[in-house]
Amino acid sequence: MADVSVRRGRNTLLGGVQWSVELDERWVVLGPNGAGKTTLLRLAGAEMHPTEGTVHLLGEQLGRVDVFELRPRIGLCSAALAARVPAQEKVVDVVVSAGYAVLGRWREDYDELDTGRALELLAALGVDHLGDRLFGTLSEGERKRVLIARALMTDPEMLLLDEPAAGLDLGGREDLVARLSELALDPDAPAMVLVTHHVEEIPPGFTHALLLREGGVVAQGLLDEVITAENLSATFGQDLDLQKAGDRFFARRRV
Ligand SMILES: Nc1ncnc2c1ncn2[C@@H]1O[C@H](COP(=O)(O)OP(=O)(O)OP(=O)(O)O)[C@@H](O)[C@H]1O
Repeated sequence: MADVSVRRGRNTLLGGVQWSVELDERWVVLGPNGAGKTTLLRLAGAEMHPTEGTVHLLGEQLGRVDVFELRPRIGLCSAALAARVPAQEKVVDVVVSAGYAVLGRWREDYDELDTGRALELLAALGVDHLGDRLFGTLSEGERKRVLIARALMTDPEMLLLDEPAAGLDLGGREDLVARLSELALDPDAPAMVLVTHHVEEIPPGFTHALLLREGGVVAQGLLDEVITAENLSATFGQDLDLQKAGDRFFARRRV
């Protein structure tokens, strides 16, 4: 992204963003509510265009490429997408149908190869036993994992995860963080961008961070250089204390 701004009326959702993600990098985007994280991810997912500046995705420039050709190369997992999955959809079909860029199993013929791959991905995320269940009957944590499997189904070159741990209990969060860590450490995995509000949710193996506040970048670069008490305090507008235990981060208000 070069000099990227997104404006709606008088609101600047993002301003003057310079950012690049290489294919072997795993980025976490951190910031408070309303900072512009989802807007940034929607640009990265070819779901919207910038008001100013240019966005290049996987070698193509937004505005000069057919986004319908670009989107299958990008795996996206977000609450907005989760809300569009029909509750009556069978879990394995939620994953398989990603290959056809459709939601809901209509009349497409999926071959056995696709079903096999979907089950493999569900297994990698620990939810293959749910393949025959209806999506609407799953818990929040199970849904998140199914949607990550779905996002991986097309073998994307870039994986975008918008708050994948939101709404999960402690065990569910820890389990998801461990699975995302495995994915992050896999050299064959796609480039990854994960949006979160919490440093505790940064999976080991993530390499870079971008901190956003009120549509502007506070800091970006190598994870350990960016995730500091000083940068977090500036991002969240509070005096925060940061601790690192092993390869995990923990933050709280300084007392
Ligand atoms: N169409 C719009 N018109 C005006 N303002 C908008 C529009 N869409 C989003 N915004 C505002 O832009 C800001 C950034 O929104 P965005 O969803 O990107 O934030 P976020 O960092 O993902 O927030 P959260 O953590 O709460 O999900 C918010 O203040 C939001 O209210």
